[in-house]
Amino acid sequence: MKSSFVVPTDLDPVQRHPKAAKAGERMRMHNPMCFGCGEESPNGLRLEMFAGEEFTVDAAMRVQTQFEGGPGVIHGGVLSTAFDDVMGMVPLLVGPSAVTVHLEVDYIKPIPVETTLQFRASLLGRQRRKIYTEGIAHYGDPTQPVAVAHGIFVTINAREHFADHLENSQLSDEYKRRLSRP
Ligand SMILES: CCCCCCCC/C=C\CCCCCCCC(=O)SCCNC(=O)CCNC(=O)[C@H](O)C(C)(C)COP(=O)(O)OP(=O)(O)OC[C@H]1O[C@@H](n2cnc3c(N)ncnc32)[C@H](O)[C@@H]1OP(=O)(O)O
Repeated sequence: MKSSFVVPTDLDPVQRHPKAAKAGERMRMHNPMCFGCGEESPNGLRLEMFAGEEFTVDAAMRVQTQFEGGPGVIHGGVLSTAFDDVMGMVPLLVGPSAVTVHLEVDYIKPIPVETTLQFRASLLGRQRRKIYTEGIAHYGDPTQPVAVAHGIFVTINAREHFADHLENSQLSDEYKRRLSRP
């Protein structure tokens, strides 16, 4: 399927989920082995996510030297991974887990390694299972972004969606234990 990013005009109303993290609170990891935000991922990006006001998520990422793409600057694919993960937390403010179906990134300025990049992801709207998000990367002033991303996430039943793949997880035993609970 080839799609482009167009936020529909006939959006559904959204409310913050009663169990969602409050503004300023750290958001729970969806998976400790996640390459983007997992604390147990051995070579991951180690993004730290915080819920913001309304439907926003803030995150910070140290641009490690191993993230280099062009000489001295971040690899574009690493940056898109970070956007994917930060924007992927926005659905959790609204309700169920969701996975990426569409992601696009505009790269505005080169981003040197050994800097700390800030991210802010925002909800643009929801229509049925589709959640439209925007992400910006900046050095502290969100009005001066160095990259901007747009993503569509589709809500899933996480148990069903991942059922056939849990065996491959580095935490497969833990997930099998969880699945065996009623
Ligand atoms: C004890 C076990 C529990 C485990 C607990 C774990 C908790 C973890 C929780 C959460 C994890 C979050 C992880 C975040 C990490 C960062 C995010 C990623 O990197 S995710 C990885 C990359 N993404 C994928 O692998 C998706 C692959 N795609 C799919 O699997 C399917 O496409 C799926 C399930 C998303 C949708 O398939 P359908 O058959 O259910 O539904 P259909 O009807 O095709 O789509 C639903 C709606 O979405 C639109 N849609 C689908 N694809 C689209 C696209 N590319 N662009 C625009 N719209 C699209 C469709 O047009 C439809 O819209 P209309 O409701 O009819 O209006």
